[in-house]
Amino acid sequence: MRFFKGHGTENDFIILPDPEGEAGVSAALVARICDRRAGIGADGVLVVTRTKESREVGHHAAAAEWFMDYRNSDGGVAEMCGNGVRVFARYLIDAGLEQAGEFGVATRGGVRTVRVEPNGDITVDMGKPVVHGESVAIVGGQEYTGLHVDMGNPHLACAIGDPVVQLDLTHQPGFDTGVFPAGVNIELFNPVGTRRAVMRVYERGSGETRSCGTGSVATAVAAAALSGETTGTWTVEVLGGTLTVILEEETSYLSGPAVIVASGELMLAE
Ligand SMILES: N[C@@H](CCC[C@H](N)C(=O)O)C(=O)O
Repeated sequence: MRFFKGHGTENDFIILPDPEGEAGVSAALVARICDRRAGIGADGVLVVTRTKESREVGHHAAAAEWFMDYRNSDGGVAEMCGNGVRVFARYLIDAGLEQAGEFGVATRGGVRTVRVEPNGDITVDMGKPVVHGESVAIVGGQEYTGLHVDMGNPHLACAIGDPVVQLDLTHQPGFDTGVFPAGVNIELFNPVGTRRAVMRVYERGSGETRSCGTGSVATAVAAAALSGETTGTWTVEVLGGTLTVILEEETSYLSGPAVIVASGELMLAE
């Protein structure tokens, strides 16, 4: 099976073209591919399937030709991936499957519209973040209160006060399983300057990653709330680079670089 590798601010993905949805990529295979020592190594896998061939999202076929079938590195599925959908768009354009410009991509969280900016960055309309209230994360024995933000997938974005560089994110942070029965992506951030935040993230199903697009929007929402704002343009600094988040009344946008860096033949089998 052919594969491609790409990343968006160092949130890295293996792309597996399976246009007719015949390959049946299992959770076990995804976990082996993402293994950074015994596999290729990645935060997740993006299976590229025609939307009309998907039982899960086939009803979106009129709005989006292609389905981003996103998997975390542990093999589990997720509803949405903000960096993933930007890298997915880059792949579709490079492969000649979509024209640079604006087009829809189907995800489990709905159809997301992507567009290529004049500087080559890719922007995705992330939809309206849904804020559910506060909850608590525990990192290194320390409790941090944050905002529960639904971006299609669940987030808990906590302003922490301590420098983010000091955090030990080698283990799963604690969280309230009553509030997040399906797990949660946990962002730890500090506002720095005007509409700017520095953030680290522990992703559900992937552990600490160097960037998270949905998490960056959740962070912007939580950081804005601290200053009583709901709209505005935010810069989110992650370990792997910088993302721009625009919060509007009815939707949000995520922008940043997305590149394909390699391709090859997968030797791992089911
Ligand atoms: N890195 C992604 C989010 C991927 C999914 C997440 N781990 C989940 O399980 O919800 C992003 O850029 O948004």
